[in-house]
Amino acid sequence: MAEDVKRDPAKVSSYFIAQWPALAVVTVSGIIYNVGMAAGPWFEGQLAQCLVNILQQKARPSAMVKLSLGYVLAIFIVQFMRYLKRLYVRKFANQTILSMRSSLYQTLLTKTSLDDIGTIMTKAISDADDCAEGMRKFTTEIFDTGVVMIVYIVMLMCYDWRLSLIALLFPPLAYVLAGQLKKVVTGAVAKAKEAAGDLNAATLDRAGNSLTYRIYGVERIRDGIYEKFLQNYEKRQIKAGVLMSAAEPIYYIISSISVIFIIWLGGRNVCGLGWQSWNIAAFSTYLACFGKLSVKSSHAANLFNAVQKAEVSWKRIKPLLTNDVPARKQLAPFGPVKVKQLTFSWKDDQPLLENISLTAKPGEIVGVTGPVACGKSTFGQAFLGQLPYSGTIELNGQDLRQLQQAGYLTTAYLGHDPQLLAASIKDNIALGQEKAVSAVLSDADLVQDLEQMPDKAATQVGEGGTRLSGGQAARVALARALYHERPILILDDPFASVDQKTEMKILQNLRQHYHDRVIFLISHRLEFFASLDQILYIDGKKTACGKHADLLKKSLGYAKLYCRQVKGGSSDEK
Ligand SMILES: Nc1ncnc2c1ncn2[C@@H]1O[C@H](COP(=O)(O)OP(=O)(O)OP(=O)(O)O)[C@@H](O)[C@H]1O
Repeated sequence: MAEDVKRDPAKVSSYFIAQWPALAVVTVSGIIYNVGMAAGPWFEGQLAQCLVNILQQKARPSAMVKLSLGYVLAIFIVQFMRYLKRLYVRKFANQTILSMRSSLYQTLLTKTSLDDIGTIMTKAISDADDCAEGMRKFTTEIFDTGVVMIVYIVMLMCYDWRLSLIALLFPPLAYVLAGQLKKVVTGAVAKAKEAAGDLNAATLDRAGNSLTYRIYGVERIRDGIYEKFLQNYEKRQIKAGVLMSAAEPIYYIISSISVIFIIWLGGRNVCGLGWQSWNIAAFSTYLACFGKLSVKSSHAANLFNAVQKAEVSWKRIKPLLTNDVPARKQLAPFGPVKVKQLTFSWKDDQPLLENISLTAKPGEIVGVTGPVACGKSTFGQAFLGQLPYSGTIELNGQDLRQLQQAGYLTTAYLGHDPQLLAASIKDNIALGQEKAVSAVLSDADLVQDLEQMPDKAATQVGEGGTRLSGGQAARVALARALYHERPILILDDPFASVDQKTEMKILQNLRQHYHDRVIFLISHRLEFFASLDQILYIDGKKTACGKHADLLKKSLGYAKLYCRQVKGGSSDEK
């Protein structure tokens, strides 16, 4: 299971070590099966000889019956071992897929920005499946090809070592060819994988944004783009498929050239003119054994292809396979937040956030505002540990990013998108935790709304919250942010879809019930900003921070914004 691969999920060997009991069964059944495979040609030779003896009246038909029963029994044991081996190899592959997926899931959830998580996850899951498939084929072929080939070679050598040396020249030639084809196949597989990833992303886009495309009547244009991805995918898959499937027959033909020598030199052995003296049984056994060896050597190409394909996938997912996802820890007690010289830019040229500094104690509500696209949301995201900002943010005197990397839960966040799950209102808030949700339902002013719903807090919200109004969805997301106790609470435009009365009620609730948290309230609406503890006005170099009254005096930008909205006045009304 996922826990089994605690060693290092970025090492292929860790998956084999974690699954050693299953691999032990594979080894034992694999050896019995493959050694037993030599019994088939042996029995076939003996049966042919027995038939000759019966026809020459040197043996009785009962000898044939005994031999046949022995043959059936040997085949039964061999096939049962084959079944055991396959079952446990499949178990090994399934557990490996589970472990890889679990590791990927953890990494993607904790280290990737939510914007691209769907696309990365889709590609990574298909890569994990290919890796596990490669490992399964490798494990299968080690026995089905490696061990059985050794058994057959030893057997051939025992019958006629000189003839065997000539006959065995050709399978290695097939391997040399495999080496030559290696680069071509790898390149084709890599391109096919790339095309598959692009097509997956395009499919997600087509499905996720279908409503938008329909509304704006651009389905045809989007279909055209999608068709191009599809054609590219088909072309690349066919090319990779042709190269991969051409490999096996080529190896088979080359390694079968030896049959000419076996018929010629083996025939001389039967006639008493060769290096060994053979009877019909020896000739039949030798030929059957070599035929099986040729088939096996062609499977070496299968092994090679599976490993090549898995290698491409492995290189892509290796950086995402890690165990260093820290255990989640609560911080206690909650302390002040100190922002020092916070500077950040999405592009390299002009910083969006410039030298922002402020200190806020638990229980304070800091209003964050500024002109359109000044960086208010970006400022909020800085507290999530995803932005490479310069300067520092301290919580309780410790660096916020370091605390987050150590696994401390520091920030609750309500962004523009409520990100509701297709679950009940209660589950959307508690996310599986036990504590009652009644207090936060009341604080987010949802009680009256719930009374109108037949199932109250157990009401299902639908995919992405589609069964709720915009205001209800925002308040359920607000309740979730309040429910999970974190020292920092970022509320990005939480009142965009509620009326002023509701906004005031919620603000009062925040004031009364959340004394232990520092709340950053990002908003365009400034009606209640005068009642907040301090204001951060973001506007590039004109960024300013302070108490509302002081800021009205020292920041012309804030004064203009505030007066225009609240007093309906002009910029001169400072
Ligand atoms: N992920 C991103 N990558 C690149 N640029 C971004 C990204 N997110 C935001 N921006 C840019 O940063 C600027 C500020 O965006 P942000 O959303 O922080 O502003 P805002 O003040 O919250 O906007 P609004 O007034 O619309 O609420 C914008 O010009 C935006 O295009």
